[in-house]
Amino acid sequence: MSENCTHDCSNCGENCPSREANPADFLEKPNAMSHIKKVIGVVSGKGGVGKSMVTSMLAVLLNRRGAHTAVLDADITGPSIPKAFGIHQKAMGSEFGILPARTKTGIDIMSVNLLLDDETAPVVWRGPIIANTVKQFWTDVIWENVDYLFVDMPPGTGDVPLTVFQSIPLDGIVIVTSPQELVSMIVAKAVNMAKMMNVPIIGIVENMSYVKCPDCGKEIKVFGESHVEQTAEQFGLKVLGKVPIDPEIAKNYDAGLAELVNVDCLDAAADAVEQL
Ligand SMILES: Nc1ncnc2c1ncn2[C@@H]1O[C@H](COP(=O)(O)OP(=O)(O)OP(=O)(O)O)[C@@H](O)[C@H]1O
Repeated sequence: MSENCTHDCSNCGENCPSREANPADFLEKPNAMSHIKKVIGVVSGKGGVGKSMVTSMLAVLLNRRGAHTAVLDADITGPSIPKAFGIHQKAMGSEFGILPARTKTGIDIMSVNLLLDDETAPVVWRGPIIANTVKQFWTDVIWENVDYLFVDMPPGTGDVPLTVFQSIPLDGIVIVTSPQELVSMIVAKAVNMAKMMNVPIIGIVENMSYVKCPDCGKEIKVFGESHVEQTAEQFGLKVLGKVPIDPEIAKNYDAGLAELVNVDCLDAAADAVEQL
């Protein structure tokens, strides 16, 4: 226990016995009108590795397979999910709770950008306020008949992601890395956090693994050889997929057309989520 313990674990990253005893104590109840079958967190050790892209594509892939999917954008300071789906309208509310926005193919979305007057305004809030906003996306939003709710977690393994881990009952997490990351260390942090919270790890997705030469089809390892297999083995995890750097992904995703992106390379990751 920290010398400065305030007995409020929701704002503390220390791994002390009182936290380990009851990780479930901090779980929040969803809105009374929500029905969610599985909740999957998507985490990364640092920003910019494509966590939001992988989150969106898993929701798209399972939606294409006939499931009702949803995305809770818990990346409050870097909310990119609405833009990926071309959503610019504001969230609506009723006396029973907040209604998520729905994409063209029927994926439900909640993000801080659906609440801000100006979606380009920076979110310069302190950690506890950010964490409370994420909690409200769980407690106040009506997630109606959702088969898979994907939570685009805040990047890193600090205070805010920890609170999200504690408040939302995740059925499993997918870890997203890129080859240039210090994969082993980053994965170790995510694995330890998941263990602390008793959340199963579904596996690892490596994004930006290689570029395919458009002329000869050769795979060029821009960031050097991948070490994701060794890292996965070290922690007893599965590699769920390797996503290439693909200008088509960037073009469609950044233009709000995530639902048109072709990512067969994530099929095994979608299978693993279905088998949860
Ligand atoms: N495999 C890929 N090929 C091409 N572009 C990609 C790929 N993956 C991600 N990108 C692009 O990289 C940018 C960052 O992706 P994304 O927003 O998913 O990262 P992130 O890890 O969620 O970042 P942050 O943590 O800052 O929110 C986006 O513009 C996206 O289109």
